[in-house]
Amino acid sequence: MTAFTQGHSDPTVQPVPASVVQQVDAADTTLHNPKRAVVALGANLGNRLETLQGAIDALEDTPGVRVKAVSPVYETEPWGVEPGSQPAYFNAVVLLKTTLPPSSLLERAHAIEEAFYRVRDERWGARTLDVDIVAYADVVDDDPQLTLPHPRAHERAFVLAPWHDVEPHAQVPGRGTVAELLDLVTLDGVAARKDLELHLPE
Ligand SMILES: Nc1ncnc2c1ncn2[C@@H]1O[C@H](COP(=O)(O)OP(=O)(O)OP(=O)(O)O)[C@@H](O)[C@H]1O
Ligand SMILES: Nc1nc2c(c(=O)[nH]1)N=C(CO)CN2
Repeated sequence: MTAFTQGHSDPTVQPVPASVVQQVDAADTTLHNPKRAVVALGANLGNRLETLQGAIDALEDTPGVRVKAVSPVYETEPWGVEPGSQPAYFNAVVLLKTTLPPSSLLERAHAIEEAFYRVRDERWGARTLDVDIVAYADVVDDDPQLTLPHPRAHERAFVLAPWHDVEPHAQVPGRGTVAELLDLVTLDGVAARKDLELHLPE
């Protein structure tokens, strides 16, 4: 046996804090057990369709992320702002499988927004691209940095309608089924663009 493997007598070996062991274990579990995540995409500046497809391809290019389904495209009146004050949005929802933890998925979402020249000035301002994490597995968390499920998804027809198309029996954790929630919101100003299509990355 060498001096190194004598273990306990080696003064350079420090005990690993329990919190670090927990984090490593959690990361290891996620790595072997991909989670499902639901991501909403929106764009109301620039070439909206190209940008949404670019975002889908960028999600797929992310290590630890696989795009499993892409919804139809909806053209939607801007929600939460003065009518007529912004161009109409294109919205879509994608279903992912991911080994990334929620915080890393959000970082990646922000990086993709930036790659498409998203400018953050006013709340609910017009944007080239918005990438929101609508749900991550069954996680319910009120952290303002990353609230899960997304705090306004359950009242947004522009999220619920495309989500329902790709996952008709989905649940919004803590809120009910997407189908029930969709019945409670108006579909005025939310139109499927059947002439347009987003596709799964090749
Ligand atoms: N589920 C979530 N998905 C994305 N961002 C979230 C989420 N929960 C909290 N946030 C936080 O919200 C902040 C603002 O996000 P963003 O600029 O995309 O808001 P918005 O799209 O203008 O409005 P909304 O949040 O109503 O969709 C982000 O920096 C992020 O930290
Ligand atoms: N129709 C529509 N309205 C919005 C959207 C959006 O994606 N579509 N996103 C917003 C901020 O996330 C605010 N308002």
